[in-house]
Amino acid sequence: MSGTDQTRCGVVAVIGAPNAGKSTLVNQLVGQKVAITSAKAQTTRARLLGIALESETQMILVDTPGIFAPRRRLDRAMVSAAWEGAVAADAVLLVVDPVKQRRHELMPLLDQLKHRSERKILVLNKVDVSKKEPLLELAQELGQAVDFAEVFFVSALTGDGVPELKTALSALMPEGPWHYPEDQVSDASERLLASEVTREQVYRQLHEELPYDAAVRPESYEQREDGSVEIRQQIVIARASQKPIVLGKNGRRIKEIGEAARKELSDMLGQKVHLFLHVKVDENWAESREIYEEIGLDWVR
Ligand SMILES: Nc1nc2c(ncn2[C@@H]2O[C@H](COP(=O)(O)OP(=O)(O)OP(=O)(O)O)[C@@H](O)[C@H]2O)c(=O)[nH]1
Repeated sequence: MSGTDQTRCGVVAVIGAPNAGKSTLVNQLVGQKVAITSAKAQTTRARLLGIALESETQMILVDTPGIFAPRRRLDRAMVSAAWEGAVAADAVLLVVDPVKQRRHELMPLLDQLKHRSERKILVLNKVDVSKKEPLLELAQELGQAVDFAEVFFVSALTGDGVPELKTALSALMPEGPWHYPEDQVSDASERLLASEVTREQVYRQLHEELPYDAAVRPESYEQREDGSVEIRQQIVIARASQKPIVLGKNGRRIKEIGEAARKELSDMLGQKVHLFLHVKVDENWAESREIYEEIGLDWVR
């Protein structure tokens, strides 16, 4: 099925402070891993779409980067991408971590939400690790600031409460034909997804030593005749002094990063993966338009 008169289709913008659990929630709604999750804040650099289906309804989920005070060009691009996602939405989901609320980042979002015309839904996430009473108080407080159409208490991690949220969301979508074929869960190219997987490993394995100045660029992505795929990527760092960190002793670190990413990619793609990683030093990468476009961001001034 791909769109008749009874179908519905709409865009859902997912916003929230960094680490609120947006990517995890998108994955739950879609039912498989499409966006990258990480324990470290602000890692969702590229804007990935997840597509969730609920009977006759297709929901295009815009998984936005964490929003924070923009200083550098890269940060401004992320903020712009985040809000761009919310421009044409049929619903906006505000995801809040009730324990680590990050109020300095949450409050500006609430202020902006007040002036938006979309239906707004408040999602208090991580109920598996929060107490009930403060949750209700928080829902009430946030509800006084913004006119939320509904409030949901969920755990994106365990999936608790997510089916109810999904049903409510689908009812908010306008009637119309589906934008994507039924079997398509993400329109992010596999190349880009593959780079995201590696980038997640870079952060996961080096988060203590390496600041945010690293990107993973897709170099090539080729299907081999034997049914496997050959992927080449560049890990771009800003300073030569970071190179030994990424490589590790005798190249051990980059080998581990590559091995973990390769395994995950192989699971995701359902085929054997040959992954080749190179480290490149580019002091100005955060100012490079080419790299921006490759990692799925718009160039902003
Ligand atoms: N206990 C618990 N942890 C969760 C839940 N949802 C997400 N997390 C964890 O919270 C952390 C952040 O989750 P993400 O989904 O990456 O958060 P995000 O909002 O996309 O983060 P940014 O990319 O920084 O904007 C990860 O370690 C998740 O495993 C939940 O319902 N319960």
